[in-house]
Amino acid sequence: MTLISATDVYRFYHVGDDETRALRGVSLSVEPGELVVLLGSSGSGKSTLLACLSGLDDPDGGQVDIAGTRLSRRPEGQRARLRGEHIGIMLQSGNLLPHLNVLENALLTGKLLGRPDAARARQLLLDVGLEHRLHAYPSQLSGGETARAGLVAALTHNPRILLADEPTAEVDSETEDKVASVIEAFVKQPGGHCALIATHSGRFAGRASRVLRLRDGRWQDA
Ligand SMILES: Nc1ncnc2c1ncn2[C@@H]1O[C@H](COP(=O)(O)OP(=O)(O)OP(=O)(O)O)[C@@H](O)[C@H]1O
Repeated sequence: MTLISATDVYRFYHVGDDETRALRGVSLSVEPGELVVLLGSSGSGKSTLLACLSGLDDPDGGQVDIAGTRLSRRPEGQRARLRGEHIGIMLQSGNLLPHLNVLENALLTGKLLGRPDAARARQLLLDVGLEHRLHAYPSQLSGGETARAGLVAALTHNPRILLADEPTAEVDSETEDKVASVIEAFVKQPGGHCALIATHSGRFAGRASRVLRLRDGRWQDA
């Protein structure tokens, strides 16, 4: 089953008299086992696309389907339920609750879904190089640590779909390779999983099954 399907997605922002056409007819589909990397210069629409695919935002036109169910044009509560069921999302900020430590943040979504998995949380934190930061609070983390803790928080409940916005923005190449390996292992496990990762990193793109490039809200080669 196609896990992510977007058909002709449009998203316009209006501020005063100004209109920004952030997405202008974007279609894509992502299949189980794929690690798809989304490249594009700053402002090309990557974060807007991830927001529309996760249901955090609703497109102005077009349709988004997740694991065979339409996500777009539904009330926010229904979108949140579908997101909880199928998607792990890591945004550029705001992934961690400030009063919970790294391990507690990693376990939170699983707890809310009634299936916390402390062993998996610890293993993922070890795999991304955060084993020494389990009990640190978000305010005590560096930028790169915050991003990796946010990524683990998106992955611990083992969703079918991972959407992540620059998970390796502030890390060295050795750590970036660890993060890419965790995401590769996630998509390859049985049961049908996929990942769509926005990044500026050519090194990360080298690990992808497929690379897509956005420019001014459209696919670059469209
Ligand atoms: N809430 C908003 N209100 C108005 N304009 C917005 C809003 N969010 C994004 N935009 C604009 O939409 C366009 C696409 O932004 P987006 O954040 O999706 O780009 P991006 O490719 O993720 O950039 P970056 O790599 O810097 O994160 C930009 O021109 C941006 O200024």
